[in-house]
Amino acid sequence: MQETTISILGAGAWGASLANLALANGHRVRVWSRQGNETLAEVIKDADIILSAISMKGVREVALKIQSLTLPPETIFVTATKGLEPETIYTPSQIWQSCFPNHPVVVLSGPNLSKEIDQSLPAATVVASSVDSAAARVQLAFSSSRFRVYTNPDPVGVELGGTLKNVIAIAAGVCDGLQLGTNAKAALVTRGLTEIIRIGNCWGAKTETFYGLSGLGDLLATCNSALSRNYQVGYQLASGETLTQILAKLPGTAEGVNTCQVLIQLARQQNIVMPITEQVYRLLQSEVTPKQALDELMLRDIKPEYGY
Ligand SMILES: NC(=O)C1=CN([C@@H]2O[C@H](COP(=O)(O)OP(=O)(O)OC[C@H]3O[C@@H](n4cnc5c(N)ncnc54)[C@H](OP(=O)(O)O)[C@@H]3O)[C@@H](O)[C@H]2O)C=CC1
Ligand SMILES: O=C(CO)COP(=O)(O)O
Repeated sequence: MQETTISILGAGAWGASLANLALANGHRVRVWSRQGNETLAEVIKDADIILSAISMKGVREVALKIQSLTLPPETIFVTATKGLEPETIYTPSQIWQSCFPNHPVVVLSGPNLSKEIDQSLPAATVVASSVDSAAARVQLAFSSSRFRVYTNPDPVGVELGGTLKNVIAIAAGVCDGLQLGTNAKAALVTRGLTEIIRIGNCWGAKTETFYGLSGLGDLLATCNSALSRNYQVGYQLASGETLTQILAKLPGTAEGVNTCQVLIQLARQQNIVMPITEQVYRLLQSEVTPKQALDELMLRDIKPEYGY
C-alpha cells in the first residue's frame, strides 16, 4: 500500500479511532487537538490528507485557522463530522469546500460506532467526493480486512445520511426507553427515513444514497445501539431526566441535539412536513413529555403512506 501522511484534526472518540485505523495500515499519522503540544501548522505540514473529526461547533473555527497556513494544492481534505452549521445550514464538507475551493474534499460517513471500531470489529463505511481520484485515494488509505470502504459520487447525500439520522436516533432511544416494542421501533425508523429523504432532497442529495450504508445503514446502527450518544439522549429523556442532566454526564458529543434545531428551522421555512423531528424538537425544548410526543405522532390525521 502507498504510504501516506495523514493529519487527523480532533482527538475525540472518532478522531482517535480513525487515527488507529490509519496507523494500522502503515501510514504516517499525526493528530492535532486543542489540548495537544503541537501547533496546527506543525501537524498539517507535508500532509497528503487532512482529516477532520472535530465536532460541528469547532469546524469553521479550525478551517479558518488552516486557511491562514500554506498548503500544497493537492492536499485532500476529509470530513468525518456529522452535523450542520446553524447560521448557514452548511454541512461540514460545504464549510471545508468554501474555505478551500481549489482542494478536493471527501466525506467519510457510515455505520461506524467508534467503540466497536476500537475493538477491531468489522465495519464498512463510505467515502464520497466530486473528485473521484481523491475518494479513491482515501478509500485505499483506510481500507483493511476490518474496515471496508466504499466510494460514492454523492458527497452531500452521504454526509446528510450520517447527520440527519442522529435526530431519529434520539427518537429511537425514547421508543426503547418507553418500552414501546419492536413494531413501534420499525415504524419509527422507517418513517424517520422518509423524513430524512424529504429534507435531504432539499440539499440536492440523491434519494438512493439514503438507502445505502451512509443512510439506512447508519440509521440502523445508531437507532439500535446503546453505544450511540444520540440514542442515549432519547433513552434517558424517556426515563425522566432533563436534557441538561443528560448532556452533563454524556461521554462526547450528541450532534442530533443541535441538528434537530437547524432542521426544524429549515423545515418550517420550506414547509417540509417532519412530524418525528418536530416531536424530538418539542421534547428537547421541554414542550412535551415523551408520552405526549408519542400520542401526537399516533393521532396525526390518517393519510396515504407516500406523499405529504
Ligand atoms: N464517536 C463516534 O462513534 C462517531 C462520531 N462521529 C462524528 O464525529 C464528530 C466527533 O465525534 P466524537 O469524536 O465522538 O466527539 P468527541 O466529543 O469525542 O470529540 C470532539 C472533538 O472535537 C474537538 N473540538 C470541538 N470543538 C472544537 C474547537 N472549537 N476547536 C478545536 N477542536 C474542537 C474536541 O476537542 P477537545 O478534546 O479539545 O474538546 C474533540 O477532539 C461528531 O460530529 C460525530 O457525530 C462520526 C462517526 C462515529
Ligand atoms: O455516528 C455514529 C455511528 O455511525 C455515532 O453515533 P453517536 O454520535 O450517536 O454516538
